[in-house]
Amino acid sequence: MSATEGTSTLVLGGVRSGKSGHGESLLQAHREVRYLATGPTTSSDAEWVARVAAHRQRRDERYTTVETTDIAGALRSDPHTPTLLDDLGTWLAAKLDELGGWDQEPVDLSKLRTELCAAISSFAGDLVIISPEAGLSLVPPTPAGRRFQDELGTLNEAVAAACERVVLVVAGRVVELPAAAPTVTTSGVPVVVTPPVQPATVDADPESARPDPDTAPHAGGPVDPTDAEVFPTVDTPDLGVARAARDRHLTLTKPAGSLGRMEDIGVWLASCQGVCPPRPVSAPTVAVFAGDHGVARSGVSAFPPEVTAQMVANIAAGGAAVNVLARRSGATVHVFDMSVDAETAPEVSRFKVRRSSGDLTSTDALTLAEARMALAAGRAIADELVDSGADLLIGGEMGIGNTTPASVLIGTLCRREPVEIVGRGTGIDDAGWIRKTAAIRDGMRRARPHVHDPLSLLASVAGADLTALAGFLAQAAVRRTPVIIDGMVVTAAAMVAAELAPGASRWWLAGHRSVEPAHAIALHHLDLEPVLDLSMRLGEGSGALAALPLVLSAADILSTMATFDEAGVSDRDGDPSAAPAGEPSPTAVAVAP
Ligand SMILES: Cc1cc2ncn([C@H]3O[C@H](COP(=O)(O)O)[C@@H](O)[C@H]3O)c2cc1C
Ligand SMILES: O=C(O)c1cccnc1
Repeated sequence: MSATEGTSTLVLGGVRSGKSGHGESLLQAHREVRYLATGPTTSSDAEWVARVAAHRQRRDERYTTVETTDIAGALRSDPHTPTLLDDLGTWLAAKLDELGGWDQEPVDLSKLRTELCAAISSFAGDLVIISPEAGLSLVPPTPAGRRFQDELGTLNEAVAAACERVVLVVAGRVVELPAAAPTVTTSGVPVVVTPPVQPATVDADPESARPDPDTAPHAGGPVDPTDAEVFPTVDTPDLGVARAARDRHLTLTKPAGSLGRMEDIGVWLASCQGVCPPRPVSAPTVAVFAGDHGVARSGVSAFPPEVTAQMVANIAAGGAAVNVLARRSGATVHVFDMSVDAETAPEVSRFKVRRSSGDLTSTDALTLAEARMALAAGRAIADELVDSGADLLIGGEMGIGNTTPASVLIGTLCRREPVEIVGRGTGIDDAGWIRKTAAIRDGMRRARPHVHDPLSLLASVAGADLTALAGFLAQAAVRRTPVIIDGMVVTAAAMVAAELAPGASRWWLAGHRSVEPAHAIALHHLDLEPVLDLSMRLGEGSGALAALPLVLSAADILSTMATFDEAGVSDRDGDPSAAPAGEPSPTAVAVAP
């Protein structure tokens, strides 16, 4: 695992699988790429020379070719320039040539492997290593062939352990290979296993109940960070209950559809709970995800980055807008420092991934390992809150500069231009607007290659706070728990959550539409209709909390309002026992009518 901000990827594949093309696509966003050519370029084999020429032709002028078999030395001498190493098979063949390793006497390549893996681990930039997956073919009929296949298998396993990502390319299709659990590989190279997120209490509020970490039940058990991006199938809210709730609305003492969207919200809540009439919401709970962003140092916000830590303390002390609005509806607020660029109180930093995410304009916001940790943390937080009784969740955020990564995510996933999505955030002036638009453009250029890979997308541009939010929102749906979505920052994370866990958006209600232009675009993309439009632009969860009283009321209407029958009120046709005819409101919330 790389200790710095670049990503190391091992791309495995058979002959003509598309592995080199895929490897090149991973480095597409870089202006300059070093190509470590490990195979002979001059040969008496004309077909081989033609192959090498074809590979070179495909690589454009961004590539500088370095021909070497000392790849560990090359990686050490320049550990920053994005590098493509193509491929390990030819390197291994060259080494076996050099050491006489084709002969009967086996040679020990373990030192070479260890040296190579150490160079990979300390490489700071993006690194893509191509290697043949020879183990899927027949056992070769010659001793030399068998030796090569065995050595290559051992080498691939060792290099895979040193890389953050491993993919297998088959027929041009890319399969992400999850990290292995063992601590030592057969090659003797230790695998770094990310420590699992410790189950612990989530509460910033000392008054509320703390679950026992040993006994708290988790659906499917604690989330393993090594495959945090893998979600089980998300169920659909109960459509039978949705139908029953619509029918019940028709029996209540009001003209059909007269409570408008509030009727739909009640239907949605009942279908999420799986019961009609719905239970009153008894423990609405807000989780505010906080983090700093390297890009905030480039003047994209009206406020300085130190405000993030100060506001985290303010939220923990109960003094922010989110706390005031939550108290009005009886909601509990928890704040989590995922990546604040300061030391924060231990009770808020339990899930912290790092101090500040990287500057998305020039580097990955997170390594893939960090992105997995943040996703796992968001999922663990959702699990813990649900297990301790939360029956409605709200995701909020706090982080100076975070409308910039959120805009990058929305622009990339909705394929919009930066000028269409850029907003004023905390209130930047025109010069700030120009800087922010340029930052979004640069971020989108870096994000574009990852548009079909949610985990890489989060790592490249989102940061730990938005990544944890994505995990939280997706896991809430896995846990069949309704969520009110907040403003454009939370909705940006929700878009990625919907990619990770298809169907999750049926468990979400959009609380409001923020004035940020990207928000309407993201809500449209998710097919969510906001409940309120109050020209708000705060974040923290405030827009969702503004809508919460309506959700609580919608549940009460369905559960406590008298029917025509009970109240002895005549229906439209003057019959006190028959339900009035009428169409429910056409503005469905999240459950298909
Ligand atoms: C005092 C204060 C409280 C906030 N609460 C939420 N935000 C909101 O504004 C920030 C995003 O806007 P930008 O990208 O322009 O920095 C985030 O912290 C967001 O939560 C706040 C911002 C400030 C200054
Ligand atoms: O809509 C939002 O989420 C938002 C808008 C401005 C600042 N922070 C958040």
